[in-house]
Amino acid sequence: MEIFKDFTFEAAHFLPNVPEAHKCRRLHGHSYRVRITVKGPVLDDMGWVMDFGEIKIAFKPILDQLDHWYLNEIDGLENPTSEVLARWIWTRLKPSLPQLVRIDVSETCTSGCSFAGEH
Ligand SMILES: Nc1nc2c(c(=O)[nH]1)N=C([C@H](O)[C@H](O)COP(=O)(O)OP(=O)(O)OP(=O)(O)O)CN2
Ligand SMILES: [Zn+2]
Repeated sequence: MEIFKDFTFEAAHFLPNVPEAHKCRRLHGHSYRVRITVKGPVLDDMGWVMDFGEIKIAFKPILDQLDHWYLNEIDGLENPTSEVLARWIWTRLKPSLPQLVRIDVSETCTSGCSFAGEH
């Protein structure tokens, strides 16, 4: 079974590789939403796959690197598209959360991406 936990953070960014006239070339901010999904058997004794709190603990140090920061200044996020950000989070979270199967990143209410670890 899959379970998920949602997080939000605020951050500024711009996209350096789009044409000069593109609106995302200008510095702007988003209230990002990140959904972390893990998969595993429902443990008989606990009745859950994993404590949601474990996901929170695993993601906290990564979230702290993103919340209220200027994403373009972070190593690996020089071109901080949703896609690049989802892969960046995956790389850092997977070692401490092996049951991770998907990361969804939303920049706006209508735009986002879903990354399941493929390259
Ligand atoms: N594939 C991607 N396309 C775009 C990304 C991205 O990360 N991956 N990012 C942006 C910008 O960051 C932009 O801030 C968000 O894009 P957009 O959905 O166009 O934002 P709007 O709020 O203006 O959307 P509307 O629904 O059209 O109002 C651009 N593209
Ligand atoms: Zn943006």
